[in-house]
Amino acid sequence: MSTIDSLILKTIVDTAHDHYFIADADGKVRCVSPSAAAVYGISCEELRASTVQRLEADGVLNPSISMEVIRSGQPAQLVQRTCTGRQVIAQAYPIFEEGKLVAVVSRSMDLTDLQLLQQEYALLQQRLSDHLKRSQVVDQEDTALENELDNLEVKSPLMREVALLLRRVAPTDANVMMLGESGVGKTAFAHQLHRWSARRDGPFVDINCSAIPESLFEAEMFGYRAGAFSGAAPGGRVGLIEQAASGTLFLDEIGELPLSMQTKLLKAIQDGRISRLGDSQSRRVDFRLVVATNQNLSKRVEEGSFRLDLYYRLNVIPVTLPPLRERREDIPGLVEQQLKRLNRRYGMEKILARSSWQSLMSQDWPGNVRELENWLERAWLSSDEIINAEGTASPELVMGHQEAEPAEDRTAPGMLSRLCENEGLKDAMSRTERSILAELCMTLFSTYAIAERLGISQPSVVRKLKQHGLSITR
Ligand SMILES: Nc1ncnc2c1ncn2[C@@H]1O[C@H](COP(=O)(O)OP(=O)(O)OP(=O)(O)O)[C@@H](O)[C@H]1O
Repeated sequence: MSTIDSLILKTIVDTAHDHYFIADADGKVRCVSPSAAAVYGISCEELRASTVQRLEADGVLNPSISMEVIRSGQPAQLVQRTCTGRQVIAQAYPIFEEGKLVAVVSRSMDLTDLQLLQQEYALLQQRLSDHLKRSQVVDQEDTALENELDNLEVKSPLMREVALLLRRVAPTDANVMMLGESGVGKTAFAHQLHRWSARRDGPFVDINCSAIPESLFEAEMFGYRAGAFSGAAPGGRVGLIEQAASGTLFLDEIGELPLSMQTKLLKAIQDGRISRLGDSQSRRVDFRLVVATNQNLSKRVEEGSFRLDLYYRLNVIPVTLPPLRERREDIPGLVEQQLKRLNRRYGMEKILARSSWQSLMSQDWPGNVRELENWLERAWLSSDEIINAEGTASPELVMGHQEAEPAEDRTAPGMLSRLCENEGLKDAMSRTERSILAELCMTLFSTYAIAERLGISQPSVVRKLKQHGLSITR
């Protein structure tokens, strides 16, 4: 290696936020970051004079990830507990020369502070919830909550807890991760968190990570300088992250964030700075990050498609919104609210048939609040003054009434003849789905409008359009 290469390498290792640890293929420590001493509890000189085998035997590296890579020849990732009581995530990569292992580069990040913060937070959450259960503060806070949430329904104890927690954490700038099935209200409550925070006068920038193609992601999120690439807007562009300055950046469907963007986002969170594409200067951006997902992100981490270190950064305050079927007490308020909205929008006073309530209350609503709202809109549009759940059922409601009707009665004549020759049910359904989507692509302006019309989530629409090779044409 030339002198200049060594100097570059030394500068990277000495100044990196993570701790670097480079060992030869036989385990001899070649180079360590100065910050590693505090984490591993022995001086850099002692580390450099040792081998990973010895350090593991002495309990300094517990276990040694470099040893793991030397043994397997494969990259590895693990959580280490160091003898100073700290916990670090370590990742290590083998370096080969002409097929022979020559060195192992490992990088570790100290998780201890983050974990302490999380533990402290979990404790505070627990204490708060115990306190609320016991004391009269419950009544006072609840009443205040009612006045503050004029368009969000939180009758059920489960949702009241969620709302109280969000109100508590709103003034802090901690990252919040909203979890829950599609349509439970993650976006609506992320917005409420923003309204409760000191950033309420700043922007709330809502980005659906699954809706931006990977090739455009960097330019959209980070912006670009004029002339950064062919086709770039002449004046350059301010990215979505910068647009969230002084406000809240809400990243929906965070599990869909491409790996390359995960690395960039992590850096932006750590440094509080971003660089526009084609710009050598970085700029400070002050935003509060709230993310949402309906996926099991820890599973994605295990599978290697989501960065563990980013997961820890984002998951500082996890808030889980329960599905509607676990908080049926919210259904009447949600129905009344939506009914009022529809009556106002269409200028007519329709009411719900009394007999419909039982049916509405007993459905499982797999699409949650969004599905309930869409069902009511369809029912409103297809009914006279009195809306009847029986007459205008959603697919789920039809299921609910199946036992009462013989199946043959509901089978439209000639349906079989609509199947193409040798076509199975799956293909027929896919063909029907495609025709419906193709028609909507010609009549509606956005994937959000299609999602709204079909009562499914917008990311599902994006996925389905991609799958059928369709795009919006209006
Ligand atoms: N508690 C609530 N009170 C009133 N409206 C609600 C409530 N929860 C959700 N909604 C409404 O339900 C619809 C779906 O909510 P939202 O988009 O926030 O769900 P989501 O969990 O973000 O869905 P997805 O995962 O598909 O992005 C929105 O119209 C929202 O305003």
